[in-house]
Amino acid sequence: MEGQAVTEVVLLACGSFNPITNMHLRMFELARDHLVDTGQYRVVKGIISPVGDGYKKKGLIEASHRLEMARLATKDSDWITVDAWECLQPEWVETAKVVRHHYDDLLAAEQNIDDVDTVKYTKRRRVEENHFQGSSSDRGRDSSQVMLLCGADVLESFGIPNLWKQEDIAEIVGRYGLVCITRNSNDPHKFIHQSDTLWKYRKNIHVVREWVTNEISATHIRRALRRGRSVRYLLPDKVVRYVQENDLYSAESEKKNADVVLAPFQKCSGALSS
Ligand SMILES: Nc1ncnc2c1ncn2[C@@H]1O[C@H](COP(=O)(O)OP(=O)(O)OP(=O)(O)O)[C@@H](O)[C@H]1O
Ligand SMILES: O=C(O)c1ccc[n+]([C@@H]2O[C@H](COP(=O)([O-])O)[C@@H](O)[C@H]2O)c1
Repeated sequence: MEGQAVTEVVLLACGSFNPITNMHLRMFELARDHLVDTGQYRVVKGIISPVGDGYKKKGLIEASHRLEMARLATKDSDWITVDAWECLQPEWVETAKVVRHHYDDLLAAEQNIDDVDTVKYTKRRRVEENHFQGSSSDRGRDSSQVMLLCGADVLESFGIPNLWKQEDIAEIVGRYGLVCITRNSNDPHKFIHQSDTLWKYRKNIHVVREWVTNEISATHIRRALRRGRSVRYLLPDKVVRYVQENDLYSAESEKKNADVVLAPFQKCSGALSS
């Protein structure tokens, strides 16, 4: 690996985080270890982006609470942060747009650093665009990039008819890249093999094996909470305290959005969580 340029990576996780769990935080650690092991990447930042209330998933509590819990969960981390941009939008925002937003932020920050070096900025844009159109095998290794971080269930949801736009999937994996953590029985490799788009961009998809198989999900946690059961050690202590103080997650809150006529992107997630 000697002499090889190392790409700086920002990991972006999008989801409901209803509530944020220890597994959400662990995903970042697993992804960082994996990318660093390749010798090609240095992970400089992790971003948690809770979905907005416009997502209208059943049982989705207010973004302000989900945001605050994510902030409390990451308070002691020196690299994982929370970003409110997505959940402050008045309407639900497609994930490809969220990734684009954070990529543009990153470019703008870099541009501020090398303000005078406009040649570098323009050249980089060109490399990125050429790569996405399939005319280059190198996406500009000396520049930073944003990768979407998700569990295997999200990768598999790419295959649900009418859920994701095909061009969004191509943009996420082709232009940016994806780190996918295995989850339960999902087999990301098989799924990548079966999808022409994912296969085409397979070099941009990093599958990370979680050897400590677990069934931690926000759904299980909400269920335990509305039954008055302890969720300690499944959530950061600060989050457990916040849930208790604000009396979150009851039978009532689980009915939220239950009567909403769902758009295609909500049908799948609503069904999966019931
Ligand atoms: N145990 C887990 N293993 C791997 N990935 C996970 C796990 N739990 C959550 N994730 C991933 O974290 C991201 C955000 O997840 P999300 O907020 O939807 O949590 P969730 O536990 O799947 O929620 P819910 O149970 O409400 O559907 C998604 O990419 C999801 O795949
Ligand atoms: O961009 C899309 O088309 C799209 C379709 C379905 C789901 N998503 C995103 O995927 C995430 C799924 O979260 P969840 O809690 O429903 O598993 C959430 O961030 C959604 O905005 C995104």
